[in-house]
Amino acid sequence: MASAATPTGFSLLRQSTTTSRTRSSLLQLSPSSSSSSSSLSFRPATLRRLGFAAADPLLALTVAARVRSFGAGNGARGVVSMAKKSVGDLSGADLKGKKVFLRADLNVPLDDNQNITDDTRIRAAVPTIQYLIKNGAKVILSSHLGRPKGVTPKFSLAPLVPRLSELLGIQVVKADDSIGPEVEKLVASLPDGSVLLLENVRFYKEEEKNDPEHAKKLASLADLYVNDAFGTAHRAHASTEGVTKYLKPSVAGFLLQKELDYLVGAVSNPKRPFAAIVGGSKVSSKIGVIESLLEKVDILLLGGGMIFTFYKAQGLSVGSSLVEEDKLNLATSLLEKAKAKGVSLLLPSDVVIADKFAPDANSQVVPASAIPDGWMGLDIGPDSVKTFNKALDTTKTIIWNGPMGVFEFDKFAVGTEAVAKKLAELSGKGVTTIIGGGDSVAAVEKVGVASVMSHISTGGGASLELLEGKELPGVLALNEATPVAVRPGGSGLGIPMGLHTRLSPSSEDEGTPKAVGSHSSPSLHLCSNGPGDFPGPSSRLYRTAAHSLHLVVG
Ligand SMILES: Nc1ncnc2c1ncn2[C@@H]1O[C@H](COP(=O)(O)OP(=O)(O)O)[C@@H](O)[C@H]1O
Ligand SMILES: O=C(OP(=O)(O)O)[C@H](O)COP(=O)(O)O
Repeated sequence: MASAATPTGFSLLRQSTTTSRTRSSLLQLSPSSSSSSSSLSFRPATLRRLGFAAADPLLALTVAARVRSFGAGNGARGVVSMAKKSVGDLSGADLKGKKVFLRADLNVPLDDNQNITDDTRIRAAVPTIQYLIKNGAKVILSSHLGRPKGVTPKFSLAPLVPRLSELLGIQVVKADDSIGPEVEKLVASLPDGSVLLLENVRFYKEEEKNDPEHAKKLASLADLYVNDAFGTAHRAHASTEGVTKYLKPSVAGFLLQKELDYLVGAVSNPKRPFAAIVGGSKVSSKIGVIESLLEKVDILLLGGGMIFTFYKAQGLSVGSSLVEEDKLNLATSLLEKAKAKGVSLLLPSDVVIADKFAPDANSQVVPASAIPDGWMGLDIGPDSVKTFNKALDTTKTIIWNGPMGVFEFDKFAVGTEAVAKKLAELSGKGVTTIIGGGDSVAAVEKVGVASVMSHISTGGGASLELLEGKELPGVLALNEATPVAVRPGGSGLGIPMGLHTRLSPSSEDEGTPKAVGSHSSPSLHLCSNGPGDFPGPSSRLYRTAAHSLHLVVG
C-alpha cells in the first residue's frame, strides 16, 4: 500500500528532504485559540516583507498573531522566509513603467470555428494581469496554445483577444510574433498599464528546446519576469525556465502560488482512501506518472486513451484505438507493480467503440476484450461507470486528470460526464475532489459542476507531477524570497515533531474566479507529520505561496 506522500518536491520548503514518514494528522486551530490581540506587535514593514499586507491586511494581522503566539507562548525561534518571490511582493514603485514578461497558460480548448469552449485558464490569469496593470506595468503576455509544429494558424492566440479584453476591461493588443523587430516596436509603444499579447511561443521550435539564445531574445523584450503558467510549470521551456536566467527579478504570479498552495497541502497529507483517475490522450507523458502514483494512492482508475496500451500489453486486440507501442512493456510492469503494492488498479471492463473518429460515428458498447478490427475505443462503457462509482464511493480524496472519453463528441461524453457527476456528489459528502487539466476542467464545466469541486486546477500534467513529488522547473527557476527574521533565540515549541502551519484565504478573498482554486476561509492548520519530517535544529517559518505559511520546528 502506498505510504503518505512526502512533501519533498510538492513543497518549496528547501530543507524538507525526508524520504520516509508516517501519515499526518491535522489539527485545526480555531481563531479563539490564537494569542490575544495584544500580541499583534508586528510592524507594517514586517507584514509587507511577509508579503501579506498588500494582498489582505486582515490576513496579515492574523498571520502575525499566530506567528507571535507561537513565538511568545513557546519560545520558538523562527525565521520567516518567502521561499519564492511573489508578484505581490512587487509594489507600484517596482512596477510602474516597467516592461513585465508575463508567462501564462492560456492553452484553452477551441472548437472548429475557433470559438473558446472553456475560458477557465483565461479567467485564472486575470488577477495577476490586473495587479500588474493597476501598478502601471507594461504587460507583455505570453502563452502557448496546443502543440504546433512551426507556425500554424489554427494555433494562433488571436481568438483569445476579445475574451481577454472583456475580462480586463481594456483593449489587449496582439502581436503577430513573439520575438523580432515588429514585436519590439509594439513593446516600445506600450503605455503604462497596457497589455500586449505575443503570438504562440511554440511557433518557434526553440521554445520547447529551451534554447538559450531564444530565451535571451524573449527576455530582451522586458525588464522583469512573472511566471503564472501553472499548467506549464512542469516544462523547462524558454518562456518558462530559460528567460529567468536573463530577467531579474523572476517571480511567481498569483495563480501559480495559489495552485501550489492548495495542491501541496491537499496531496502531501491526503485523507484516505486516496484515489487517482487518469485518462485523456497524452498517454506518453502521463503513463510514466502512474508508476509514482502507485506509491501514493490506494485506488487508481484508468480511462480515456490511456487504457488501450494496457489492453494491448495484456494481449487483447484494440482495433484502431490510441496505443503507444513503445509503452507496452511499461504498461505490463505497471500492472504487476500495482498488484505487488496492493493498489486497486481498475481498467474499464467495457468500452464504447466507434467506426471513425467523428461525432456522427456509428457506435456500440463492447467488452474491453472484444474490440473488432477497424473500430476504436472512444469512451468507457456503462459497466465500467458502475464499477468506478463503487470504488469512488469508498474514497476520501480524489484527484482526476484526463477525460474518460472523447467528451467533445456527445456520443462519447457519457463516461466523462458520469465521473464528473459522481465527483460532484462526493464533494457534497465531504470528499476532497481535485480536477486538473485543460480538457478535464472543460468537461467538468460542461457538466456544470465545477463550482462544487474542492479544487479546479489549471494544470493536469503539472498537478500530477507535483503529486509524484517532482520539482517543477518553472517554479524552481524563480528567485528566492528574502528571509525575514521573526524572533531570534528560543528553544522550540516543546512539541516533539515537525509542524507545518498552513493558512489559506478563500478564492473570493483574492478576487479570483470561484471556479479556480476554491479553498476554505482563512484558518490555521497544524499538520504533524511525524518524526520523519524533522527538518533540523532550527525553527523556520516559510511561505510557500501567496498566503501560505509553513512553520517547521526542530
Ligand atoms: N479513447 C480516447 N481516444 C482518443 N482521445 C481521447 C480518448 N479519451 C479521451 N480522449 C481525448 O483526450 C483529450 C484530453 O486529454 P489530455 O490533454 O490528456 O487531458 P487534460 O487536458 O485534461 O490534461 C480530449 O480532447 C479527449 O477527446
Ligand atoms: O494543457 C496543458 O497540460 P494538461 O493537458 O496536462 O493540463 C498545458 O497547457 C501544458 O501543455 P503541454 O502538455 O502541451 O506542455
